[in-house]
Amino acid sequence: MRSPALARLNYRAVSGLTRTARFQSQGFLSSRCVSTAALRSPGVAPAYQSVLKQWGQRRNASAAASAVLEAAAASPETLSQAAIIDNLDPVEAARLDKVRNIGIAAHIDSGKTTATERVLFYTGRIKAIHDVRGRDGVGAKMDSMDLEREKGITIQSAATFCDWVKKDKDGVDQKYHVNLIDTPGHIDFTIEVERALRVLDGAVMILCAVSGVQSQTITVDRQMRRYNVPRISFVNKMDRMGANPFKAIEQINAKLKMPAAAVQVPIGAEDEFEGVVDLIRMKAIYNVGESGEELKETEIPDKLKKLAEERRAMLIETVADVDDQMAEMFLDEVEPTADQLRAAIRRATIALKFTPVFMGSALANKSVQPMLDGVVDYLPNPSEVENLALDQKRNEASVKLVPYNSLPFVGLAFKLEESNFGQLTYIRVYQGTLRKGSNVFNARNNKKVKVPRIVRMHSNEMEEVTEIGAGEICAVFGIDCASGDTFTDGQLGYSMSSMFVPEPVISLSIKPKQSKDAANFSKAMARFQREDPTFRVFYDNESEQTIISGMGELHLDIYVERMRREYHVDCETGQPQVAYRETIGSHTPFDHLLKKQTGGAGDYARVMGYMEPTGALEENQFEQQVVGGSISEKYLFACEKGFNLSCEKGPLIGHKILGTRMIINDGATHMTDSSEMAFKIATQQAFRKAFIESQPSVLEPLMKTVVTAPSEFQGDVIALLNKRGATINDTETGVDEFTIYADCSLNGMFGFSSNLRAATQGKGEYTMEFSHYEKAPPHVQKELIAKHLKAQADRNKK
Ligand SMILES: Nc1nc2c(ncn2[C@@H]2O[C@H](COP(=O)(O)OP(=O)(O)OP(=O)(O)O)[C@@H](O)[C@H]2O)c(=O)[nH]1
Repeated sequence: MRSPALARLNYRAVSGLTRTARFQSQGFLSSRCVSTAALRSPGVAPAYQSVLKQWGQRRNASAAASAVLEAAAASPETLSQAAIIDNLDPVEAARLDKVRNIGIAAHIDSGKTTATERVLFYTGRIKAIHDVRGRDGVGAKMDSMDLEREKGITIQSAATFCDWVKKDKDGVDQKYHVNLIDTPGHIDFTIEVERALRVLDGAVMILCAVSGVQSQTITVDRQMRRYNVPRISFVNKMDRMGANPFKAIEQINAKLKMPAAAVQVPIGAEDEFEGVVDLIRMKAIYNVGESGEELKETEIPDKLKKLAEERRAMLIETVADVDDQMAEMFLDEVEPTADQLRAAIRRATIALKFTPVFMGSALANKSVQPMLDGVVDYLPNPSEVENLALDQKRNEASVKLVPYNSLPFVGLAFKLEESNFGQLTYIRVYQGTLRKGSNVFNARNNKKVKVPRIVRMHSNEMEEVTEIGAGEICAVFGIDCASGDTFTDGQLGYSMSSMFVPEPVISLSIKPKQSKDAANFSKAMARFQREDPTFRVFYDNESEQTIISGMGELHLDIYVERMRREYHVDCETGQPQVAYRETIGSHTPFDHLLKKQTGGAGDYARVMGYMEPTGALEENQFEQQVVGGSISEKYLFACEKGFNLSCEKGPLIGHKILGTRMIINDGATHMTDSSEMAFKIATQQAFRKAFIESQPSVLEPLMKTVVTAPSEFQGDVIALLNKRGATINDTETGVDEFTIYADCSLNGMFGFSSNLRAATQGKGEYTMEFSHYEKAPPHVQKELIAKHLKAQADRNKK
C-alpha cells in the first residue's frame, strides 16, 4: 500500500500533507513519512513541533497523523486551513450537508413575508398561518414589530430557523436545518439586506409573476453579487391576473444578466393556477389540504406535456452553457438523469452562474414546498462557501475559515438589537463552537468577553441553547460590541471584513416636544444608532440642534414613530434636509502664516503647499511632502488633524467636503511659539482660504428613481417628473403598466410621493436610491450659500 500513497505525498503542499496524515491515520503510510512531511512543511512545522512536544515525541503511526491534523488545525496558515476544506472530515461533512443559511430578498411587496410564513408553517415551526394585513388582524410571524404589522411592510430583518424533511433519492427522510432571514424590501432599510447577505450562504430571490424584475430586484441582485451569494428564484403571485412566469425569467436573463431557466412550469394560471410540473422528475405536483400542507403527485396532464418537454430542453441547454459536465452530455446528445440534472444545476447555482426558477403562490398556499426542496437541492451548505478572514498576526494574510466544530472559534457579529433582556448580538459562527459561559475575544479591541447566554431566534421569540456549532447563526446576550465585529477564541488573530454601509443622504433636525423627555430621547438615539449604521445622530453646535440622518424620508419617519411608541417621546422635527457636499474647484497653492507674538507665549505656524481635486468625488486626501524638516512629524500630524476637521464642515454651506486633496510641502516652525494647536489652526485657515479661492461647488445627491403606474397616467407622471427637473433615461411599457427610469436630484423629490399618489389615483409606486453626487445647478448653489450666510449672520446677532 505504501507506494501509491507515497506518490501522492507532496512535501511542499500542506494540503497534500494533511491528506497524507489522513492516509496515515488509516494505516497507509509510515509515521516517519508523515513526520518528515510535517517538518518540511513551512505551514505546519512549528505547530507540529509543539504538538509533538506535548505528545512526548511519540511517533507511532496514528499519533503522528493526529499530530499533523491537530497542528494543521491549530496553525493559522492559510494552506493548512485550505487543506482541511479540500478534505472535509466525513463526520463534519455529513453534519454541514444538513445545514442551510438562507435569506429571502426581493422588491417591496413581492411576498417575502407571506412566503416565509408558509415556510414556517410547512416546517411545523408555527401552528397556523397569519397573513400580512390579513383579516384576522394578527399579522405575519416575521413582522413582529407593531409598526410592521400596521403598515404591512417589513422594517427589520427577522431571523428564524426550521427543519425541513426531504426524501433522498432512496426515499429515506433526511432532515435539514434551515436558518432563515426575512429582509425588508424598501430601499430605506437596505442595510438590513446588506448585513443579512453578508452572513448568509444562499438566498431565495422572490419576484412577482406580474411585475417580474422591478427596481428593488435590481438592487437586491447587486447586493447578492457583492457578497457572492448564490440564489434560487421564486416567481410568486401566480394566482394574480396577468401572471407570467416566463416573462419574469426572460427579465432575469436580460435585466440582471443572470442565466435563468424554469425548473417548473405552471399548471393553469391566474385564478386557475393549480400547481406545477417538476421538470427534473417530470411529475405534476398539487397542494391539498386546508392550507396546502400535503402534496399530491401525478403524471403530467396531457395538455402540458409539450410545454414541459420544451421547457426541460431549455433548462438543460441553459445549464449546459454554464456547466462543463452538462455541456459534454448536451453535445453528446445524452439525456441527463434527474440526479445528473440536479447535480449540474447545483454546481452552476453555487458557482453563481445560474439561477433555477421556481413558481407558485404563497398566499394561495401553492407550490411553496417544492421551493424549499430547491433550497436544499441547489443552495450551498456552509462548507461549500468560501469564507475568508484576515490573519492580523501574519500581515493580514487571508485565511479560509473551516466550519469545523472542533477548530478554534471565529464568529462575526452582524446585527445588534436592543431587547428587554439587554443587547442582543446576532452572530454567525464561521469556525469552531460558541459555548455558553466561554470567553471570546473581540478582534477589534482585543477585549475578552464572557458569553452569558446563547439563543436561537424565532422572530421575536427565542430558544435558549448551550452551544452553537460552526456554520450556524445564533444570538448572544450581554456582549458589548459594534455591528461588524469579529470574535475569536483569543489564540487566533483573525478578523473578517464587515458589510457595506451606504452613506445617509437625508437629514432633519429633531428635538423632544417636552424637555422632561430628554433622557429617554438620548437613550433612544443611542440605541437606534448602535443598531443601525445607516442612522446617524449628531449635535450641531452652530445651530444648537440635534440632527438625524438616514437613507430616506421613510427611514427617518419610522425612527420618529418608534421614539413615540417605544420611548413615549413626542418629537418635533424640522424640514428634511439634503446631505449636500462641497468640493474644491481647481489647483490652488497656499502659503499661510499664523503668528501671534504679542507678549507671553505666542502662536506661530507657517504651512505651504497646494490644494486640488482628487479626480473622483470620493474620499479626501492629505499628504505631506516636507523635506528638510521645516515642520516636524509631530506638527505634521496636527496639520492632518486640522485638515480632517476642515473636511467635516465646508466653508460654503457647512456641509462635508468630498474629493479634495491637500498637500503640505514646506513651512516654518518657531523655537518656542510653535505648537500642535498652532499648526492645526494654521492648516484650517489655509484650507479655508485656498478652498474659497479655488471656485468650489456645492454637490447634491442624485437619485436613481423608478416609477411604475397604470398606462393611462403615463403623461401625468412624465409631466410631474419634468417639473421636478428629472432626467428620464428609459421608459418601459407593459401590458397595462409603464415604468420610467429617471435620475433626479434628491432636493427635487421632496413630497413626490403625495404628488404621485394624487396624479395616479393612488396607483403609482416609486423607489429612489442614491446613485452619486453631482454639482448642484448654479441657482441652487447660490440659494444655499445665501441661506447659510444668513443663518450665520442671525446667529452672530444673538
Ligand atoms: N395575489 C397574491 N398576493 C400575494 C401573494 N403573496 C403575497 N401577496 C400579498 O402581497 C402583499 C405583500 O406581501 P408581503 O409578504 O408583505 O411582501 P413583502 O415582500 O414581505 O413586503 P415588504 O417586506 O414590505 O417589502 C400582501 O398584501 C400579501 O397578501 C400571492 O402569492 N398572491
